Amino acid sequence: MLRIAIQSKGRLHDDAMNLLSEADVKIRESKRTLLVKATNFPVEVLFLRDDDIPQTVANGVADIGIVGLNEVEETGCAVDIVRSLGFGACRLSLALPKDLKYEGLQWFNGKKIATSYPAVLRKFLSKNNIDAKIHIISGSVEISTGVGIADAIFDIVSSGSTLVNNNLKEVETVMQSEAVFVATKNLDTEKKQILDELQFRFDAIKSAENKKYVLLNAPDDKISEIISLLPGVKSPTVMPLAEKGWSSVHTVIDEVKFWEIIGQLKAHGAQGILIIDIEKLIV
Ligand SMILES: Nc1ncnc2c1ncn2[C@@H]1O[C@H](COP(=O)(O)OP(=O)(O)OP(=O)(O)O)[C@@H](O)[C@H]1O
Ligand SMILES: O=P(O)(O)OC[C@H]1O[C@H](OP(=O)(O)OP(=O)(O)O)[C@H](O)[C@@H]1O
Ligand SMILES: [Mg+2]
Repeated sequence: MLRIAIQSKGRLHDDAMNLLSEADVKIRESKRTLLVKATNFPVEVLFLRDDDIPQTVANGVADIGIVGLNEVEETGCAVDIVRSLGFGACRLSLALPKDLKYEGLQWFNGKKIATSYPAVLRKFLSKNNIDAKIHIISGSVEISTGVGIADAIFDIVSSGSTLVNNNLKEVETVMQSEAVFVATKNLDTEKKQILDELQFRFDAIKSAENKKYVLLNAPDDKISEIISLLPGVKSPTVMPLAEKGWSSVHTVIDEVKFWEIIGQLKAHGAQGILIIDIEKLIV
């Protein structure tokens, strides 16, 4: 049984649960149960606050975890980063009241900065020889300058709208982050096999992203032109239709590529074009 730590609620919860569900790992969530076994796969999910995930994986209470890279950096826990998961993209940035003049990092000397990520900030300041005071606050960081708690803030930025709404401007980006899969060091062979199986499924989901299954009918004398426009996983499938002189062509194609060539396909006589989502693709 492989134990996976996932954020109990918050920004990464839904995407993490969706990832497991797309990999056909069935978890019956219930608000009050914090450890849930999958019904069809040797995995159990431990629901935690995101701050606690790196440590729980590092000490082996959970075997793997889904957490923001920013939390891994902040906690400094010794875990293996297995892969990026393609969601929870954000950055950790310094910001200050928008009307203040800013001419570079020296501005922060002697200033007070509010943050929930003191370790990442401390490391950045010391690397740049800036002597600033850090005020630790666990949430609503962006309000700090407005209410006189601090001169500047260091927090997560994604769209930037929280900064704008609080009259702040981003002046330095310190790190980029996204959700990652972390694993305890020296996972035993049996658990490693379960993790490999999960990764195989994630790869199949990833390979299918932005790909479409295309079916179309075309006159036989235009088939070679049409298949020259269409790549396939290996090569397109061509099958005769009941109506003589016509064939059906099936292939897998990048969604973007499809929109580029649709005009040419039609110009070559393609008809009845069907585009179908692909759930998983094993190449
Ligand atoms: N606006 C955002 N856009 C994208 N990703 C984000 C955003 N805000 C946070 N994240 C990512 O999601 C993680 C969890 O964010 P969230 O705001 O849910 O944390 P939290 O309030 O500390 O939650 P918890 O209650 O679990 O401690 C962050 O550490 C970061 O990696
Ligand atoms: O740049 P934006 O797109 O506005 O996102 C940034 C905000 O998102 C996060 O907070 P969240 O909304 O998760 O709430 P929280 O502070 O309660 O965790 C983060 O702490 C910022 O405040
Ligand atoms: Mg947290």
